[in-house]
Amino acid sequence: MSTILDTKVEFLKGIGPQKAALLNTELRIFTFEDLLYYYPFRHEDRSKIYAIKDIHEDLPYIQVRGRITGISSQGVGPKKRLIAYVQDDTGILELVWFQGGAWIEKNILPNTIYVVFGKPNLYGRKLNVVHPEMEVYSEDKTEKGLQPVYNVTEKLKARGMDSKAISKLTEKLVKEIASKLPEILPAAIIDEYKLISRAQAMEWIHLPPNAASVEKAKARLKFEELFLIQIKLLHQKTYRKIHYRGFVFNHIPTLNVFYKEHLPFDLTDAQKRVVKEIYKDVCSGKQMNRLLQGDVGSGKTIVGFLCMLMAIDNGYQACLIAPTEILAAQHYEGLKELAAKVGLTVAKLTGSSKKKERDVIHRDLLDGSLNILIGTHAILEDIVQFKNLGICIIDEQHRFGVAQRAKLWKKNTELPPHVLVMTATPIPRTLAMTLYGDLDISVIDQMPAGRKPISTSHKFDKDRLLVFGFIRKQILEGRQIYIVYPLIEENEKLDLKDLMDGFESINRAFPEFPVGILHGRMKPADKDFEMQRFVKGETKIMVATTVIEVGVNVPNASVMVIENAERFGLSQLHQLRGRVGRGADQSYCVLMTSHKLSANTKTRIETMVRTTNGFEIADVDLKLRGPGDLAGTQQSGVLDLRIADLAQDSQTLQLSRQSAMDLLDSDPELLKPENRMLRGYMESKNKNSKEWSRIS
Ligand SMILES: Nc1ncnc2c1ncn2[C@@H]1O[C@H](COP(=O)(O)OP(=O)(O)OP(=O)(O)O)[C@@H](O)[C@H]1O
Repeated sequence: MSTILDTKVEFLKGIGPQKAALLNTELRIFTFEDLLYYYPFRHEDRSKIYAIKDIHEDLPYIQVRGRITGISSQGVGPKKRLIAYVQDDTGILELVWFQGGAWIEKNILPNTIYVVFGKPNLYGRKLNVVHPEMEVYSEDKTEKGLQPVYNVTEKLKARGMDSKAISKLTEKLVKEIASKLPEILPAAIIDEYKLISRAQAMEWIHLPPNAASVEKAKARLKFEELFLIQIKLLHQKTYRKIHYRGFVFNHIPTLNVFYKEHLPFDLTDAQKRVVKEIYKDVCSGKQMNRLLQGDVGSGKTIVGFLCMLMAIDNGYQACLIAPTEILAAQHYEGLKELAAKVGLTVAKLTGSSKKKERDVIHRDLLDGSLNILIGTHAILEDIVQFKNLGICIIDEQHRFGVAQRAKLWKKNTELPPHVLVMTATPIPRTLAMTLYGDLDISVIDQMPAGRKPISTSHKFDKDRLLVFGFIRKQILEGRQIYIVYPLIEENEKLDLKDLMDGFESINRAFPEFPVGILHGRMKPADKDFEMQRFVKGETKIMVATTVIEVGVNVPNASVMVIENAERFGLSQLHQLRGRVGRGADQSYCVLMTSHKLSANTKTRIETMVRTTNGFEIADVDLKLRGPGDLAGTQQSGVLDLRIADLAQDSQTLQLSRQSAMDLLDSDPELLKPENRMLRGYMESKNKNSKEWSRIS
């Protein structure tokens, strides 16, 4: 059933097809609903007039009333700019236009009183306002109150569709339809959380009478946004649980033998707990979709192996998909050894596997003689068919999209395999809830016994000799060293040169030790070769880029030097640091930076020095960068939030999740009369998904 909200935006008075096309392409606004949900990103208080003497650069925006005392054009060519001066009783303020100056010059009236609005900047030692909004002052005009400010693109601005124009459109729309907006949240929830109605919130976010109303509107709309996401994810999860059966692996003789006789160490309590959680899942008759989160080095691999045994013990095969060839190779080496102890077969399949090897793998997979396949995304190719894939373990969810997951499900005709996603990226709780609300989550929150926390220090480039001395001492004590350089795609060439220069200078500084090098541009076979030399201890120092970021496991490596540490994000620094401290020796991480550090960089470096707790680090990262930048979240789509902010609104997220859970507990299909509107809304938003379409 379509409603007034589905009306195409061009039918709003004042828009028409051309503007509508622009709104479509620039802001993805197609319907009345899209426009209504296109919220202002802030509100400006336009009732306040500042005295020019009180203005300083830290104010986000100012409004002054004064006379234009002079206009002049300065500079030539691209540096040409127009300067005007506005004066009130307390001082003079400079106004600047870089482009469009000619138009202003013609239209601005000297000696006239204007109301000027904009952001103050400090230029040299003088304050100015660049490209201010100008309006001739008139006494009969009432002062404006709070003004919504909308994000618009340069293209829209160039066509006259600036924030003000959008504001006029939303005002019209709100006046026309807000009162007709049906409520979608159940009344009990509105009461419990003291929310205002949807109609009221829409009116106040776009046309706020005062600051308090903006806050109320935001509270309601944030809650609604997060609540609807949670309802969707949780409903999906229950739907899957009810409708997707899974293999039952309740027979575990090999696992028991391995556990009693071959386990190389005692599992930590956290590992044991997680194995039990997974075992419960695979005995339940439902398909498992579980996320296994564990900080770097917490021992996820062995847990993954035990899960593979559960499948194999029941006559099924297992596979593990790693994000890179190096990691696939490493998992292969490690797991091959473990599997051999209980007589199981393991093969490795990556993009660089030879045709002959592939043919053998394809054959052995199909006839069931191969128990475990380890590899990269090459495993997903259609040609790779299993006899009966029971479980798939995915290392590092972040490089693994929804489409790939779907491919995996198609590997079986009978039932989908159980899926265990392992990630070392510490995802803050709030984010995990939003991103993975449809997965069950297990956490290994304990490090193996005997690990010493990595000691981290910050050094400036001038301390390099000192750092070199320390490296030498560590190597002489039998340890190995990583030296990591940033390699960021945009200026890959320059970075590569940095890395090569670094490699040379390390070779010069340490002529007595063999040094290896590893970077993403090398051929997989060369990478593998270099990595193996380091694993075997033949090279003492590994100069590398972030290709070693995830998963590389060389317990004898005890020092990690990170060059240009200011260029890495916090989570990335944490991942890198996790490459050391994997054995019983004391390990060290040295963050090298130049002298000048921004406030943000300082916080990152200080956080790294202060703590090794991945979750604490992830929280700081979330606050510093916002969720959009956290590894992998870009592709997820879940984070296309319009108004809520996961870094700031974690409490609202928790409340909304709890109330979504309670609601679905009491009415899983939202069929009670009081939840009908919500059900209707979910159906209309998920027209193509089976889960909401069974009941009309
Ligand atoms: N319970 C344990 N006791 C002692 N050592 C352990 C234990 N569990 C794992 N280890 C060892 O700790 C090291 C790290 O384990 P693993 O490689 O599984 O970590 P991880 O969680 O996969 O970390 P990353 O995400 O960084 O790869 C390995 O050398 C592994 O053998």
